[in-house]
Amino acid sequence: MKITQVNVEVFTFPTRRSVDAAGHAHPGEESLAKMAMLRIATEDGVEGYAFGAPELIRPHIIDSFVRKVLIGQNVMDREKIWQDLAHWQRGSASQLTDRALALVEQALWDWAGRKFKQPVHKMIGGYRDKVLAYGSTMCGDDLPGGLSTPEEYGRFAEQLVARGYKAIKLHTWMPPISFAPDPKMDVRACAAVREAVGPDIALMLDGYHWYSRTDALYIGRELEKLDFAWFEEPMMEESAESYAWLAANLDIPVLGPESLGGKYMSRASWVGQGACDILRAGVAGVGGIAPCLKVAHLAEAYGMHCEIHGNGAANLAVVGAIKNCDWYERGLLHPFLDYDDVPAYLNSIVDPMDADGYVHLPDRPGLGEDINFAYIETNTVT
Ligand SMILES: O=C(O)[C@H](O)[C@@H](O)[C@@H](O)C(=O)NO
Ligand SMILES: [Mg+2]
Repeated sequence: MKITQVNVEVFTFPTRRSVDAAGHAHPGEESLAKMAMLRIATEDGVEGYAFGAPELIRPHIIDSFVRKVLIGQNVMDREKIWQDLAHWQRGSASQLTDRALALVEQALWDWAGRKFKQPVHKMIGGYRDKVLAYGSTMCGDDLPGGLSTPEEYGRFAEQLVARGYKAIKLHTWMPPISFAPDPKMDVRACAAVREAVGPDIALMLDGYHWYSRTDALYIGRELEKLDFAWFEEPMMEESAESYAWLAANLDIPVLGPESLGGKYMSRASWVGQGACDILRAGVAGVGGIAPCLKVAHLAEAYGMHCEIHGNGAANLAVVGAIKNCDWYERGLLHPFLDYDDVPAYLNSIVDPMDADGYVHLPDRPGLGEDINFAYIETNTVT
């Protein structure tokens, strides 16, 4: 079955999520954001879709790389298409990103699910039909009543437990917040949350990503006293040696890498160097669903868990398809925002959570997004 069309529709939708100078999400005034829907069609008229930032799949990327590789190819040859695109990355002067590869590959999987009327998570593995979520907070802020003090983290944690969450991951304060980074403030927020939720809720910290080894060691040892489940990305992930040193000096599991490039190869290096106790990969960060599965299967071969980075249909599909992860990252969450609000371009969210803290894998064909095509058509800008 040959691919005949690759198109991108950019549309606007209202949001109250804003992004700070460092790229971290926070609540903000309502604004119009842009989203791109990648649409891959075959000669029989079946289509697959993926959503992402417009700049990732801007015309230059689609015209210079994606269409040249995909048009005329067998839509079922996902691995060959992915390998061809990945080999074009080096010559793209860093323009063809892993995130762009991930969007193309997700749309190919969505096509397959829609064509064969199967949810992708069943096509790529089929391990579970529900998974416990952890509430992943937004980074700390300076918004009164938001996440501006350790006590406010504690109060929000109480709300999350009442909502049904059985685990909470804190993202603490980072620049441009005036007092950040501050290891002692990070620890105070973690202590306030542990105090608020009691001993039976799993807690994790994902704080400032540029701490020194000694700052990270201090925080890690404090997290051990608070019985935290894992310590995530406290230092630059380019230094596997620093993580190997930290993991060797701490009892709390060190988890990563999240933001490091290198797809499944860098993750293999981290395992080989003992740089982490729990591996990490997200569909966007490693170039797609299949690359993410490769990381999860690598981890499994070493008796390790692989906790999947990020929310959304593709990451949820991977979580549904593998045994060696405990959680689905549901977020990012903030007291001023309701995560369950449905974005205008969808009819429902892909990851509703029940009162017991479980997200149920979607049984819709494809990735499972419940797309409001009429809204997208009406609000398409390019
Ligand atoms: O902006 C970021 O760094 C990411 O969105 C991050 O906050 C979040 O996705 C994460 O680190 N999860 O583990
Ligand atoms: Mg993280």
